[in-house]
Order: sequence, then C-alpha cells, then structure tokens
Amino acid sequence: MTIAGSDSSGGAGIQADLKTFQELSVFGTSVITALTAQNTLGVDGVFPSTADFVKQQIEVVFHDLPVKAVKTGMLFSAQIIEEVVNSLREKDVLLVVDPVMIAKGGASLLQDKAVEALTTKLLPLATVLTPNIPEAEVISGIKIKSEMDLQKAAEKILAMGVKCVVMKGGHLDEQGTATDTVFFADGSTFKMASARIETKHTHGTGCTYSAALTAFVGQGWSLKEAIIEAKKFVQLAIETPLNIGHGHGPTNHFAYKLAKGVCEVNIIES
Ligand SMILES: Nc1ncnc2c1ncn2[C@@H]1O[C@H](COP(=O)(O)OP(=O)(O)OP(=O)(O)O)[C@@H](O)[C@H]1O
Ligand SMILES: Cc1ncc(CO)c(N)n1
Repeated sequence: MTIAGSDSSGGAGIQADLKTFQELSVFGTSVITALTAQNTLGVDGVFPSTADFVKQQIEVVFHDLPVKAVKTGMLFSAQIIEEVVNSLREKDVLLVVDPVMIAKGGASLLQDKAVEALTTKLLPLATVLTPNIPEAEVISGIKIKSEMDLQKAAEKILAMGVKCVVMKGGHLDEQGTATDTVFFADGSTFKMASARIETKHTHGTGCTYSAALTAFVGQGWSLKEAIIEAKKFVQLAIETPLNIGHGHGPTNHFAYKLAKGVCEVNIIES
C-alpha cells in the first residue's frame, strides 16, 4: 500500500509508487492524501484530502485485502499524519516512511507544523525511514556537513523509535558517486555507493527508491537486501532517462526489468 500524494505528471508520488510496484510484480493499493497539480517544472497547486477520508481509504482496503507492507510519502498535514497513525497502530505491517517535505521546485508538501506529528507519532511505527539530507536535518535538528554529523543525526532519529534509517546522498555534493548510508538500531551500519549520473531528470527519485524498498520487503526480502536492491532499481531508473518534460523529468521505471536488475552498487561495510 502507498499512502501519498498524487502527482499529475506521473513521475513522483502515488503514480511513481504504483509504477514501481507493478514493475516489481507487486499488487499496489493506494491511499491518496492530496492531489497536486504539477509537472516537471514544479507544483502549481495542492488540494489536500480531509484526514477522515484518508483514514476511510486505509480502513476499507485493510478490511478486504492482505496488505504486507506500507509506504508513506507526502502526508501534508498533522491531522492526516494523526489519522494515518491511528489506522496503522494496530496493523501488523512493515512500514517504510519517506518523509517527503519539499518538491524539487521548492513547493512545500508537508506543513511546517506537521513535522512534530511526523517525528513523535509516525516515526515510532516505522521499520525504515528514508530521508534525504535536508529532511534528515529537519527531523534530527542537526546540520549535516560531515560524516560525524550524519552519524549523530542518524543516532537521534533511531532514538525516535525507527528501526533503520537510510540517509540518501542524492543531495550531497560528492565526487562521482551517489552514496547512501544505512544505520540500524542495533548499531550496525553500511554504505551503498553507485556512479553519480549527470542528469537533471531526477523527478521522483526518492518516491521510486522507497516504493522499490517497500515492494521488496513486502515480498519477504531481508531488510538489508531490500535496501540494496532498491538502490539498484533507482540507479537503473536514473541511468536510462526518458528525456521528457521541460524541467526535472521523470526517471525510467521500466529500466530495472529490462536490465534484469543488473547494476553496479558498491557495498561498503564498516
Ligand atoms: N544523480 C544521481 N545519480 C545516481 N543516483 C542518484 C542521483 N540522485 C539521486 N540518486 C539516488 O537516488 C535515490 C534517491 O535519493 P534523493 O536524495 O534524490 O531522494 P529525494 O531527494 O528524496 O528525492 P525526491 O526529490 O523525489 O524527494 C538515492 O539512492 C540516491 O543516492
Ligand atoms: C505528490 C508528490 N510526492 C512527492 C514528491 C517528491 O518527489 C512530489 N514531487 N510530488
């Protein structure tokens, strides 16, 4: 199940999630928190659902279908987060939280006053949190400029009740690599490094990554293997762009299947 916002341009949000699930042979269900009018140039408008209606969508699906794993994306408001938490609290599911805050063009997808509900109410239910660096800074309250800062921020986030945090390095200015660092609550950690692709077509990379991770854990992969395979899915999706749209175009969800998952990701254990 994906609980997220609709992206009318199809590259991020609910649409990216369902496309990713489909490519990975997972039957997807969707709970829409907000409609967005957006394209590859930016977000033109946001029309949120009521919190009650978000809850209704979750409950009606759970009442009928065997949900194995859930991911959350754009949640928009504290009220929506609270209803998502009320609904998921008693459910036996793996939960991937992608703490979507700001779209590539700068539009806010999470109200400032909703950050507290996210950290205090939703994070304790999360199996995995997948923040990019700016999101990790907001959640932890720590400015991340070094490896040491990254470690401190991860420790603070794990103390909020999350079992595992994947710090995505897409926003870091690294030479030649896109490196994500993974921290587990038991203290273990590893890095995943792939070749950084020079492209402006990165619309929905975060949604696609967390959707692939959800699809793999939902199919019974171990958390670590799912985290690594999802990185391959997004790497291949970025590597073979569709070259559509006038701004940050979407990634290519077909690529993983076409390449039969063959992709180089360097795992660095520490
Ligand atoms: N240019 C790139 N080349 C290779 N991998 C990339 C690149 N940009 C991002 N990634 C990878 O894509 C995944 C998503 O990371 P990113 O930091 O872009 O997420 P995000 O900022 O949450 O995305 P979104 O803009 O959709 O919210 C990570 O595994 C990251 O390493
Ligand atoms: C609906 C939606 N969710 C997430 C993102 C972030 O990529 C976006 N641009 N739009």
